[in-house]
Amino acid sequence: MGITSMDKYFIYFLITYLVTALLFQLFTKNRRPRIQLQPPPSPPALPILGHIPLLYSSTRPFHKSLTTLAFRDGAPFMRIFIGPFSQFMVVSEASLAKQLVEEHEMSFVTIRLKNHAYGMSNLVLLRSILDSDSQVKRFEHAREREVLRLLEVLVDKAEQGEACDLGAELEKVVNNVLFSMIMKIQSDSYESVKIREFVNGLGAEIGGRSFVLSELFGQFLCGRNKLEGLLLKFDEFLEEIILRHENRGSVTDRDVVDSLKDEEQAADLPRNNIKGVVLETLMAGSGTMSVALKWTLAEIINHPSVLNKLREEIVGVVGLHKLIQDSDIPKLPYLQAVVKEGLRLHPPTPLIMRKCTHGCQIGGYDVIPDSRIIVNVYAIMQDTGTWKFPTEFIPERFLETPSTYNELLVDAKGQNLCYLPFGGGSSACPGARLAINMIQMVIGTLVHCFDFEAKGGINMEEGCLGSSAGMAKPLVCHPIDKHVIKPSAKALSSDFHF
Ligand code: HEM
Repeated sequence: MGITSMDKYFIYFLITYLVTALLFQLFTKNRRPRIQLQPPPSPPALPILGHIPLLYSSTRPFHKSLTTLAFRDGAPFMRIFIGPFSQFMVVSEASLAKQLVEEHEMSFVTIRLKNHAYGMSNLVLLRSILDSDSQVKRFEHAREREVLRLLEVLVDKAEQGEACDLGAELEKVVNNVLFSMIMKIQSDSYESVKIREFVNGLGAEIGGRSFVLSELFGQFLCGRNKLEGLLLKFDEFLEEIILRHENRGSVTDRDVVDSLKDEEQAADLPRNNIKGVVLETLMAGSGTMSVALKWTLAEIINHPSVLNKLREEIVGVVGLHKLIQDSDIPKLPYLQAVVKEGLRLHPPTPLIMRKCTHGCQIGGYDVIPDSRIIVNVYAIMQDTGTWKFPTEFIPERFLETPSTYNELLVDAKGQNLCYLPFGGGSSACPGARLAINMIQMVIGTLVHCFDFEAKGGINMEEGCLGSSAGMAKPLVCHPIDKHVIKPSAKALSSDFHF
């Protein structure tokens, strides 16, 4: 078989890459810094390849390989090398994360998704909008409607005795709620299909590739043209949505775009700022919530004792003649504990990325400007120093009194950085309140209304591409209706006007 021009191109690329890497290593090795700095230690690595053999795997997610390396070498703060040009400092201990996220907060910035098309989006503004009571209220109505739709699908499947791809249904619920809350797009409309395609496409381009390979080959692998094409289409779509908002005058049921438009007028915000915020919210909220819902439900199905205990609590408080309401949540501590434990064991964002802007010291080691830092959220929530049996799903750990865990946990936004599924400090997730509410209500309602049968249990294999932490296999099971009285989704939709 002859060598094609594509093969030749790749061979030239590889030779150039290796020669440059060798020269780079020789050059940087012989340069001594004028001031002797002390960087964090680095586990033994190979020349040129660095830690790739320890971190790259086609069967193991990147955050797990990083965790194994940190725990194996007892290195809560370490430097890793991915090839000759790329290095990160990795924090895997709560006390160090606290120094980084709180004490030296001003020395670091978040590394954002590749959202350069709109420049830096105004996240202070987004925070004030998402974390407001009116948004939670709006979210509640859209959430109720979509959860009722999901129940109708499951009742139907239960009556037919059919299996249900619960994972796909949960993704639909999350997306429909987000699209409605952000820009009032109706479920199953043409626009909702379009935007779902866009969010999935962008998610695959940005987050669906091997972290190690993306670092190594950057733009060669990242399909820059495809990314730009997607962003361009999204831009046209958003322009239409914003124009429609401008033309419809004042309304009572306001969405995130309405709030952003007000700010645009009051503070003379550039139009790109609105688009940037919308893009960031869609990308940050969509995958994370559905991943959290799927893992938590899968754990519950695989732990029938947890399911029974949870249902007992819900039936005791809510009964069998109505569904859970927001006001019931404070009376359901076990439900809260189950959701916390799901997020601890399967954090949807297992790695948080920061870049150092001003040199500082973390854990006695020097961090110089431009260093890239990974806070390994997954490792911190698996630390045996804090968590007993950290790999087990044990919601009860959050109910122990007096409990170290409860002290740790007062605020899920990471006030105490042993538990930080939503990050910490002033950069913590602005959607945390909405997300916790959504997960509690969906999980509570499903467990209240159904049993779930999955032959051989749910497969808990983790997908290993990118830096997210999704399930590798679909979450498929047979729902069995427990005949709790459910209102119809249509009845709720009729008093909800777009
Ligand atoms: C279970 C669901 C979710 C999880 C686990 C999660 C987790 C996170 C984490 C770890 C961060 C980074 C925090 C940091 O850098 O310290 C983040 C940022 C962010 N999240 Fe979430 N999130 C979730 C849901 C949502 C939702 C529903 C929304 C919006 C409706 C949202 C919007 C955002 C935005 C806009 C940022 C960027 C904030 C910034 O860079 O300042 N998230 N999220």
